[in-house]
Parts: sequence; C-alpha cells; structure tokens
Amino acid sequence: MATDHLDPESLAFDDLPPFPNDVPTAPLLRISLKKLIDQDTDEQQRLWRACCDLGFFYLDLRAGSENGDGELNGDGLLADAEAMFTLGKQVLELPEVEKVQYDYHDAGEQGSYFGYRRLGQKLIDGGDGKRDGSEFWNSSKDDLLGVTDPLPAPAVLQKEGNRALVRRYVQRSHAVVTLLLGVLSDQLGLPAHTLQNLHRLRTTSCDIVRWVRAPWQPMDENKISLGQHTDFGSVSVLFNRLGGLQVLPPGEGAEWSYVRPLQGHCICNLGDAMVKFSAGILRSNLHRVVNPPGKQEGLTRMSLVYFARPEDEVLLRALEGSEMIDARRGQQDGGADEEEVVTAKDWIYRRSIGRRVGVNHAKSMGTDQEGLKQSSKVISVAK
Ligand SMILES: O=C(O)CCC(=O)C(=O)O
Ligand SMILES: [Fe+2]
Repeated sequence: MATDHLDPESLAFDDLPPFPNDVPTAPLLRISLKKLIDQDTDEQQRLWRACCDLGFFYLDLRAGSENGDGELNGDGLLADAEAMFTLGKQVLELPEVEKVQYDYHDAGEQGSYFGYRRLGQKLIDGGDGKRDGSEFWNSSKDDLLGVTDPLPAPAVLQKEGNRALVRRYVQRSHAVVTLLLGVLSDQLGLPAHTLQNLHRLRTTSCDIVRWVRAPWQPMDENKISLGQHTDFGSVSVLFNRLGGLQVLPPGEGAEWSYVRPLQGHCICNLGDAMVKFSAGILRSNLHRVVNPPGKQEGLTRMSLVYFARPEDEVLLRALEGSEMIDARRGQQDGGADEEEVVTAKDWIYRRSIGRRVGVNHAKSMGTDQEGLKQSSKVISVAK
C-alpha cells in the first residue's frame, strides 16, 4: 500500500486543486517523529527499512516535540515551513535583474555555490542537451548561524526577522536530521554518535536551505522541471505542496512514480554520502521533478529543502567500527576501495559544477548508477 493505512485525501492541501488518484505513486513509508523521539523500537526498524530499501520516506511531524522549547519540534518546523514558503516566494519573485546579481555562476569558486541559480542552467540525463525548468535560491547554514561571514543577499533576506525565521528553520531541520542520523548510526552498529559527530551544527559544511521555483511549462522530451539526480549530501528534508516529485523505485521494470504531498509531513531522503559511509547498505534514490499532475496543471510549483551534508573535511568513504559495514565491504569486489576518496566539500562542488553546461558530466554522477542506466529506458513514460 502506497502510504500505509492512510486515507491520503484526509491529508490533502485544502487550498490547492487535488493531487490525482489515477497516477502511479511511490510506496513511501510514513514514519512518526513522535515515535522516534519516544525511542519506539518498531518505528526505528521501519525507518531503517525505509532507508535501506528506498531511501525515501514521509516523516509525520505532527505532535513530534521534545519537552520544553528545544529545537526538536515537529509542529514548530511545520509552522516555520509555512512561513518559509511565503518568504521563498518573495525571494524568487524578485525581478530577474536583481536575482542574477547573486547568481553563483562559477560554482567552483569559494562561496559561490550559495545564492541564486537561474532557470535552465543544469544539464540533465547524462548531458544530452536537456535543461531544467527550475530556479533556486540556496542559503548557507553557516552564514545564517554566524559561523562564516554573511554572503551577499537581497534586502528581504537581510531583514533580521526573516533571517531569524530561516535560522530557526535550519536549527529545527538539523535537529530532525540529527535524530534520524542517531537511529541509523545505531542500526549500522557504529560506535555511539558516529554519524551525528560528522554533522555538527556549528562546524562548517555545505548545508543549505533551498527554495525551488518551477513555473509550469508545456512538456516535451527536452524539458523537465528538475532532471533526474540523487542528492549529494546526507539527509534532505523536503516540503512541497503540489505534486511533481517522482522517484524511480529500484528493480527491473520499475516506473517513475509520484510522491504525493501530505499535509503535516515532510519527505526525507538520503543522499550519496550515506551510501558511501555505509558501503552501500543505505540507499540514495534517483528522483526528478515534472509538472504538477492532473488538476494541478498550469500552477507554478515551489518547494523547500534543507540539505544536511557532512562537515567539509569529512572523507567520503566507508566508516570504521561497524561489523555490518565491514561485512558489506568484504562482499564488494574491491572497486569501492580503489575509488578516489574525497572530502565532502570537494565531492559536493564536483557534483554541483559537473551538472552545469560546458563541464565534463562524468565526474558529476551520483551513486545510483544502476538507477541511471535503468531510467534511460523509462524516461519517456511520464513525459
Ligand atoms: O522539488 C522537489 O520536490 C524536489 C527537489 C529536489 O529534489 C532537489 O532540489 O534536490
Ligand atoms: Fe533532490
């Protein structure tokens, strides 16, 4: 069942045209933040399965809070995400001439990964000439928390009230990620806090908040809202309200399937760093964004993502100290060990630049090579 014992219509966004019932949807598990906070072992197992099998799951944020006014606050995060959608619209609806002043065009240079990315800049599908129909704004966690100097930004993002909102959103998202990492670290049999210690809030990393805006566009095979990819980092926490996100489940003959947006939930997915840390036990799944389906046709789509990534200097390789990871490495044919080991920062820059126009695409590929090969067969299904 797609969304385990759920009447999806009860969690529809009432102010939007409905997500259709007649399109294929992906079988994401719904995990409860509250149960994870309560250390419910069944829920920890479900999270573990979701991360090994698909690498994508819903996280029900409702009523998921630690006592007191700590940063682990599901309802608070939901409220912040609402306000963040409003702020993101203000940023991405600024005149193009203003936004391009913050374009991180030469993404290889220090700091320039953050800021604005214009529509149609990224190559997709192995560099065969297609371009994306999404624009982004990326804000740096370290800038927001004062760990590094502030980067240039439009006035609306410099207002202290707005910066405070984005900062709190970062802290609350990061707290959720830390909880998830703790469960995965324990399930992998790593020494206590191993994964959490590679993702400390106040240590420099490429963590970002991203707003994505995709105006509806007539589809043909040369256009897509956001090309197929795996995420570069560790855990992505995603809020979207209109449909359009699709995943390609693993296995022969699988088809691109929509992820139905649910009120009160975020969508979480693992990125490539988790695959490398776990020697492939955890999954970073291929996904993409197409136009909103059915009655949502014609609408401009916005989404909001917190990308948690390993600290800049962390090496992306299988972690020591887990029998489960050692056993998995033992089963591999040596290919993984011969791979060049890079820091998280270098990996993220390489992958980010590599998908841009005019750059060797091969170096930007993620970990889901099987999915990438498979997807070339089925890409036409959901045009
Ligand atoms: O907009 C979405 O739903 C997904 C965005 C995404 O996959 C990304 O920005 O990496
Ligand atoms: Fe993504």
